[in-house]
Amino acid sequence: MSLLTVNNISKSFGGNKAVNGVSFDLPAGQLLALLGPNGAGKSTCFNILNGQYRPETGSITFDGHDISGMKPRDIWRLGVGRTFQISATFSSMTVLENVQMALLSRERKLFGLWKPAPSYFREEAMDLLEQVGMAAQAERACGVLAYGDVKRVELAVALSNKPRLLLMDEPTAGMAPKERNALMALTKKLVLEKNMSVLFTEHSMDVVFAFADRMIVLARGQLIAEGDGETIRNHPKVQEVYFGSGKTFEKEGEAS
Ligand SMILES: Nc1ncnc2c1ncn2[C@@H]1O[C@H](COP(=O)(O)OP(=O)(O)OP(=O)(O)O)[C@@H](O)[C@H]1O
Repeated sequence: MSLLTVNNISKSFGGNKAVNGVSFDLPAGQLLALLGPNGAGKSTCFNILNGQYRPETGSITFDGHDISGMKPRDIWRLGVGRTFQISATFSSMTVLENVQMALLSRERKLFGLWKPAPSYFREEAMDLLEQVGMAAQAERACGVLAYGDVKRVELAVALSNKPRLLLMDEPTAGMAPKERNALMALTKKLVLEKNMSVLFTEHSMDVVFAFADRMIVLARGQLIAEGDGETIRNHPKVQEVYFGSGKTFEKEGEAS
């Protein structure tokens, strides 16, 4: 059974149909890539899924709950996490404190602490940092970390809410190819270990073809293709949309 079922969702801005009748499923334990050229409707889709926008048509079912039009915080509480393109960590706090803050927020304990914040959820935070390979850097300030390591901390922060579904907005933007692959390999490992699902947008086709189980492609708000790498690569509508955009669907080394 699908963890997420998106059925015919739409959202317009003025007369512009940013998302227009989009439907797809995401089973547990899968990484699904959401692709499409600039302005295709990917961010709008994400913003509908996490409750920032209410869909004008259709419905979204997550883990048996109809979440269409629910508030972002309530959707997050049901187990939909999100990572952002721009770093969402506090740079003056340590790696460990960032994760502890996230755990405190989950438990709604940010106010009225009766003992100093650093003593809360230390073990659980260290466990999360272990899972993302950042335990050794727990006491360093986030502001001094390498970019790829900040992304790992963000992943630990997102995992603190025990998400069943993680929405990742261009997780590897700004990363060198080696760092990208390491982050996505880690994400894939966590998806399998935790039986989570990930929906991610990504501009690097190498990352998509290497790590996504399945892909969906949007163009001008509509879903034009879905399937595995081979299907997407050879899909005439996808080729048409990407033709001349400077982005290609060849495997690395195949581009002429
Ligand atoms: N808040 C907004 N107000 C008005 N128009 C918007 C708004 N957000 C998005 N749009 C429009 O909706 C369409 C889809 O935009 P969206 O940001 O969802 O695309 P995208 O696929 O995420 O693009 P990119 O890859 O460039 O981030 C575009 O035409 C965009 O200009």
